[in-house]
Amino acid sequence: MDYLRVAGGRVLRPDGRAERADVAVDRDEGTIRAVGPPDEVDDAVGATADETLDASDSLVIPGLVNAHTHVAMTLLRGYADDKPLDPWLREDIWPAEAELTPDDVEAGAELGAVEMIRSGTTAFADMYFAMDRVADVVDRAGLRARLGHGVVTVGKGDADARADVEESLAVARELDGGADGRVRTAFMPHSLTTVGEEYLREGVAAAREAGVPVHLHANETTDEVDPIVDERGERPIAYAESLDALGPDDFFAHGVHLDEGEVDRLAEAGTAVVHCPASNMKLASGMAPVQRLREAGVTVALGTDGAASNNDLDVFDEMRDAAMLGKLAADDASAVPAAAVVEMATAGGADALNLPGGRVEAGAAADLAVVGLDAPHLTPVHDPVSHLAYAARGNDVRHTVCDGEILMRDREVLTLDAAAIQERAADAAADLVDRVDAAE
Ligand SMILES: CSC[C@H]1O[C@@H](n2cnc3c(O)ncnc32)[C@H](O)[C@@H]1O
Ligand SMILES: [Zn+2]
Repeated sequence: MDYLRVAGGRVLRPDGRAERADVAVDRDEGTIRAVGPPDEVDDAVGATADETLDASDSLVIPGLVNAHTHVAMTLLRGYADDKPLDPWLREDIWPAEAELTPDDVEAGAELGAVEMIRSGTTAFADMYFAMDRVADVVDRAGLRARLGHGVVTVGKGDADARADVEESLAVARELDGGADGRVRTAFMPHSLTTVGEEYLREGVAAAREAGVPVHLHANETTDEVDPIVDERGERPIAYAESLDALGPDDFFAHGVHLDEGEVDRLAEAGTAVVHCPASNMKLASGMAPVQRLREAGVTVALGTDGAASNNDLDVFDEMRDAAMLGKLAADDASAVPAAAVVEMATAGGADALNLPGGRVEAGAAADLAVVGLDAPHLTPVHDPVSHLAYAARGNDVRHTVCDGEILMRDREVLTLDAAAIQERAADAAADLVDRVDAAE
């Protein structure tokens, strides 16, 4: 086997302990072969390493999972700030997205991929347009992703609405298994209010037939929940259930305005919630009941949402925001502790997306981030898990590995040309804004 050894550091184990250990990676299989004391790992593998990644003064953690984003929205970072969701989308974001080309989506996705690799993210879920281009970027970057074309039918005639649903289903069927199996897919209606009932019903039925999960924005704002309650006399999660969209492989973004009954239904159904604390704060959408969701047994993951509402794709920021906001929401400083947000950003994310990874253990996918712990803002190290949640930042990541491949070594991205991508994305964003201005 082609053996990569991640050596000399501490390793975050699935039970939350950080122990001195090396990690033996089988690069042919893309899996972790063994985790153990440095003097025992070679014996466990029966070989000496072909290549070593230095993890001294560092913590080896599962690659982080960004479980809800719109990665190409990096082109709209800082384009429109300081508004609530609905006017932000209608006045600024959707008019700009109307001018987006597939080349723009590719440029924005490449920029997002560089940003994610640099901050230790190895897997993400993406809802957007031109998803064949996003899948191609995932392939070249060496990342893992669950991708879907986002459907919006409000404001469209029946033919266009059906075509949008069909496109999402076609993307889900055709891109699944790409990038040597690192690309998986989902049917992705934008939300329960921006897609009409008949389209949701037909699309979900077809997704069930194709065996792909459903991902949508749910219970994000009161402006979205109230019309569903007023018009249907039922809460959004009950509506989703009536559409057969509440399955164990499905995952909903936001879940801010959930009542007790909805939390219990999510737990019973096994549907995961992707908590997006930065986006929820920036758009003033509200505070998700994260502690309650976890206590009820719901799988909770973390997502940045798009870079226009965050404004970065750094899951370390999300961990810190989730811990801080979780305490405020529960009015309890012990709520959503460090270990919980680390779990949400790793195993919780992998479980929500039903993708490999999320745990550093023998047999698991070799998706890893090596976080340097020797910076002044991380000194002293009383508790490395506390540092992951509260003090570390994306640029503390030294190396990133996905599916056994080194994507970043010593802070240099190896799979993509980061400088060229940054320049291309800046040019694409400037041209996009010129086109938007001209269209107004
Ligand atoms: C139809 S593709 C996805 C669609 O979602 C928009 N979007 C970005 N952030 C959010 C959010 O927080 N809630 C709802 N929709 C969001 C994005 O701009 C695309 O149009
Ligand atoms: Zn979103």
